Amino acid sequence: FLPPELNDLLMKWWVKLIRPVNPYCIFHIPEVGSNKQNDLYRVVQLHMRAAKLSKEADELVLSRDENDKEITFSLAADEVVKETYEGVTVWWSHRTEKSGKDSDEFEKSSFELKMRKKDKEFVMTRYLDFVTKNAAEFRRQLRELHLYSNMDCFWEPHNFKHPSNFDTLAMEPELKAKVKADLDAFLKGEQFFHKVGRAWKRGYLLYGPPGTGKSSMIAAIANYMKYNVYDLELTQVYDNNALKQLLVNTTSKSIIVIEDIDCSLDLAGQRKTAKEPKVDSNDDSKSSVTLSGLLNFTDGLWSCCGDERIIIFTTNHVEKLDAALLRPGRMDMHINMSYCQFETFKALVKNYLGIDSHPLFDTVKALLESRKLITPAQVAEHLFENRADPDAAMKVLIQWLEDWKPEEPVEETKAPVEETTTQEQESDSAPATSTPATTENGVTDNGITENGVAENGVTDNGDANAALSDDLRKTVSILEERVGSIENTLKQQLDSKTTVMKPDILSHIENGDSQVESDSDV
Ligand SMILES: Nc1ncnc2c1ncn2[C@@H]1O[C@H](COP(=O)(O)OP(=O)(O)OP(=O)(O)O)[C@@H](O)[C@H]1O
Repeated sequence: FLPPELNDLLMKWWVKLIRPVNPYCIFHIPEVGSNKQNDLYRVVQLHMRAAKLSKEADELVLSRDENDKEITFSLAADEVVKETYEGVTVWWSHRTEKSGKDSDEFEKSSFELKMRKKDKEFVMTRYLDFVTKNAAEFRRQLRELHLYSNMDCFWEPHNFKHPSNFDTLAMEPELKAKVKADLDAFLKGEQFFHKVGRAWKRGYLLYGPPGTGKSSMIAAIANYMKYNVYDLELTQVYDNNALKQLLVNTTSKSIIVIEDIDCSLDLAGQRKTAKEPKVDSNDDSKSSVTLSGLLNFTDGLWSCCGDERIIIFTTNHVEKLDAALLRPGRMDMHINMSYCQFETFKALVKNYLGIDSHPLFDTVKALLESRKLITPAQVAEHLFENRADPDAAMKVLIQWLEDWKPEEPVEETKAPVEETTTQEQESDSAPATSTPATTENGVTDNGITENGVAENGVTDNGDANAALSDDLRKTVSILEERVGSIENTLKQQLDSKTTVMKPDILSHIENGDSQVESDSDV
């Protein structure tokens, strides 16, 4: 029955009166503070969504953005929900009140955080820190990703909605866990990187034959980290200056990818200077980017103009890369995306057919062990075609594995492949520089071997791009058949030695150790 002004006044007096005996205190978090948007208000909104706190309330406000898949549940005015963190309980409510007069009237929103007075210190530090981190992680999850392609010195954005993730990626479980742990440590590593004076970036080299999941891995990393992807087509970059410009135009929290690095640049020989002419006269790219330009790009002064960045190189021919590109600090982790082994097969079957076991698993295992050069892409294709019937899928796959024969690399260069499935073409077609080239030991490089790779994962094959004469090519083809089994043995050795190399600095982060190992040979 009292006029509102009088009512407010009495309330204020009442609050003052009982303050000394009131065991609670309240923090106000207005949407707008000092004429500016209050970021903490947004943080609380995100935290409430992440912790699904609003759903506890009896009265909710439901909304959905045009592009959103999910409905957002928010607290209706004056609803109260409680949260307990590390044994301390707090109460959240949302208030709205009208302000201004007549036509200038607007609504002021704020959150109220109520706690016991004895918990005030804890809430001001630990609890609000938890709220902030929780909101930041949720904001990261909500991030819409973009894939950028380079046009001259600029990047053209595209929506990035690749479905690959670490659940769909089939690879050895141990290796997958190592990659994920490395990414987690990187994500948490800001303070450590800065403390030891290193740019907050990480380099990965993905190597392996076509169709083993290198591109899928990049998409999985992007989706896991919620980073945008800059897909750098080096052959379209005019020179080192343009490369620098592109680098400056990238943002933090991103992945810079150079796919098939061995095809993008002549990296087989010595480092070149910008003034040197291009070596490969058949190369129709307009690029005069040099190896030293690329090295500066990856870890020169300019590489530090953004933070929280991952650089990924992929190659089908790790042996062609200059050792300078591979050293820790540039490429910290070398990930071998290898042919389809049984564990990889099991992951594919789980994804495509939804089964964990099958009476024919042992047969497939034995066949994969004897075939060795089957790619996950080939297996995936067979499973995909018969995905509606797991029994049929297993039988078709086994039949195909039994009939499978290694391709003749020389025939491939004589005539285009016909009547092969997409995956076969994908896995068997040689990269752009696929003219058979000699490695140090003279073995033809057909894109499926890792022979000639020294223990450090690098081969010094200075003349690798020289074309072979026809005679030599024939000889090599005969030799190649004979060295098949040696290749496999070497490959297995290589797998065991170079699968994951030197997660060095990140292990220190996890251990909280400030000591950084000096770069050692890869
Ligand atoms: N490890 C894998 N896990 C899941 N799917 C895979 C894997 N490897 C290949 N695939 C399937 O095969 C297709 C081709 O794989 P992807 O493009 O990732 O291979 P790649 O190694 O990048 O090949 P390339 O060297 O030719 O670019 C993918 O679309 C995916 O469906």
